[in-house]
Amino acid sequence: MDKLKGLNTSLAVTAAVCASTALLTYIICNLRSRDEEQSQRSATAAKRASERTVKDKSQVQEGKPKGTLLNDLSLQEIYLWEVEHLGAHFKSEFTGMNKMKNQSAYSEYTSEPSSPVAVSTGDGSDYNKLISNHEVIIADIKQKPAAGGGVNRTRAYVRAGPRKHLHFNPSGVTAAIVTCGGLCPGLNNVIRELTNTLIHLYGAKKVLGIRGGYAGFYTDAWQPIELTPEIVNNIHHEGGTFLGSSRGGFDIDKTVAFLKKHKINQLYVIGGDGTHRGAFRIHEECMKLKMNVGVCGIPKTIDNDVDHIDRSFGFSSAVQAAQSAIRTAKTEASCNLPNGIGIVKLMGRSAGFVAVHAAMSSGDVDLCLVPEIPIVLEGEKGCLPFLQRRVKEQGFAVVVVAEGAGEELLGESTETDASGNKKLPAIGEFLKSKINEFFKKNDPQGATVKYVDPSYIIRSCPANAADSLYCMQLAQNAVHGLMAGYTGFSVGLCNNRMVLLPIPYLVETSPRHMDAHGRTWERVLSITRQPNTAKPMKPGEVVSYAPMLR
Ligand SMILES: Nc1ncnc2c1ncn2[C@@H]1O[C@H](COP(=O)(O)OP(=O)(O)O)[C@@H](O)[C@H]1O
Ligand SMILES: O=P(O)(O)OC[C@H]1O[C@](O)(COP(=O)(O)O)[C@@H](O)[C@@H]1O
Repeated sequence: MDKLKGLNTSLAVTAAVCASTALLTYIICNLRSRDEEQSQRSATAAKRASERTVKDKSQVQEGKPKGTLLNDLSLQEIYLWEVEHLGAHFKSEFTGMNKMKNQSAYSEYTSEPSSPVAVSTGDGSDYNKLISNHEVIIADIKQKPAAGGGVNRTRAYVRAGPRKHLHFNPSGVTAAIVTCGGLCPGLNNVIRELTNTLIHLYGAKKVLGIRGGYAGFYTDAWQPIELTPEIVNNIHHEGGTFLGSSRGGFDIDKTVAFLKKHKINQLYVIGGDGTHRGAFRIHEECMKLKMNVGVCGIPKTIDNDVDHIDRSFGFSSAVQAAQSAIRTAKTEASCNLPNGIGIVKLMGRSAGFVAVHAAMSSGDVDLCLVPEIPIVLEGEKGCLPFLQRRVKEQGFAVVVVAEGAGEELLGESTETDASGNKKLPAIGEFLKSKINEFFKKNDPQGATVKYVDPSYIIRSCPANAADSLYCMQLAQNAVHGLMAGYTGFSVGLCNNRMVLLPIPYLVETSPRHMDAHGRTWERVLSITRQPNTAKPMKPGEVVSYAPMLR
């Protein structure tokens, strides 16, 4: 019996040893095959990489870029948004070379072929890069193969920057600068950089600042100010406009008479779409009267609703300034019991870009309401029951509402301001009372609603670093454009490059709106998780994207 037991034990031991050996063998084999597979994969990857390097090298040698040629994608038609040039009507006043006056130590704007300090362009200029009149920036950088054998088309913009040849003799230039419409962070940066570029870089004769917007051309009490680099030296640290601005007021005859009287040959107009419409009328009138005057617009509005450009200056500062208002609302909402709700009203007459960008960047907003998306108060998609749910979850809620939202509830106003812009009903107060009513009806504790209206605080702040940089680029390129003889144009950033845009095209689709079916709104929904109350797309409607965030 004992023997049998011993045999059983040794059999069990042998079986266990066999099993572990088999397992070990299996593991080793598996590891080996995994190693082999891995080294095979590495070899294939290395082979592919080396083939790619060889291919890239040979393409580069042939003067082509690296990468794979897409045979199914090509850009067949490019349509240039041409900018008018004074050279088509008037003889150029200057035969010399465009030099940076503040760098040309030995010869300033003479017709000598080269300056002793010129280094980089090799053609007598002090600029590292002069932009040729044929350089363009492609507008539609997003491309896919055209369906059904069609062609891919895009528009293109004239690239901004210093030109080799100037239309105006800089020392004969008397320029005027005017700021129109609502305030916007960065106005002073633009005024300052226009003045400095005109005087330091080009050596212009005189720069006049027109006070109080378009009305300053004919209001005796607001005499123009002569701008010098000393006078404008510190203005960029302040919000608002050194020159003053106004709504309403535009008189073409008196404006042109002013230009004639002061022998102004370059006019810089800083303003939104309304201001640009006025600027183009001045340009047309000057052409009609055969006046050799260049007119340039510089797009301004915190609303960011000027079409085609990546963004308008002041928008980024406004979005940044809105953050502290949103944080204030969150603190008030979270600390005031019961059921704290903070509402922040932000500017945005017909476009909700400030509100959506402030909401997205803050990350603290539970409900964002903008003019482009109808407000639904109650029911399945209602914002009031949604707020109640959010308050139940986290104890409080933060709402951001653009001033132009809710027209469908409050009715369209028939009143207008001096510029003809619609006056807006009080959406902030309306929301506050609707929230209070709803909570009183549906929650025994009611709600504690705090309303924050930081509108003018946001609009009157100084420009942040990003906007200051942008204003500098806009002003310099505006001067380069007018000095070269372009006219009736506006400057802006398109696909992160500075371009010149013909004003009629720019204003044709301005003010622009956020696409209710685009990705910006989709991002807001993903962050707030609020119900989507956008009207459904009509059959055949195509989604377009808000240029700011694609
Ligand atoms: N179509 C137009 N033609 C000429 N001037 C205009 C036009 N629209 C607006 N303006 C003038 O432009 C200035 C600014 O207009 P406004 O609408 O207040 O601001 P924004 O230019 O920012 O849209 C005002 O002096 C206004 O009278
Ligand atoms: O009270 P004001 O000065 O008329 O300005 C209010 C409006 O100004 C804006 O900031 C836009 O101004 P602009 O169109 O002049 O750029 C809107 O958002 C707002 O409705």
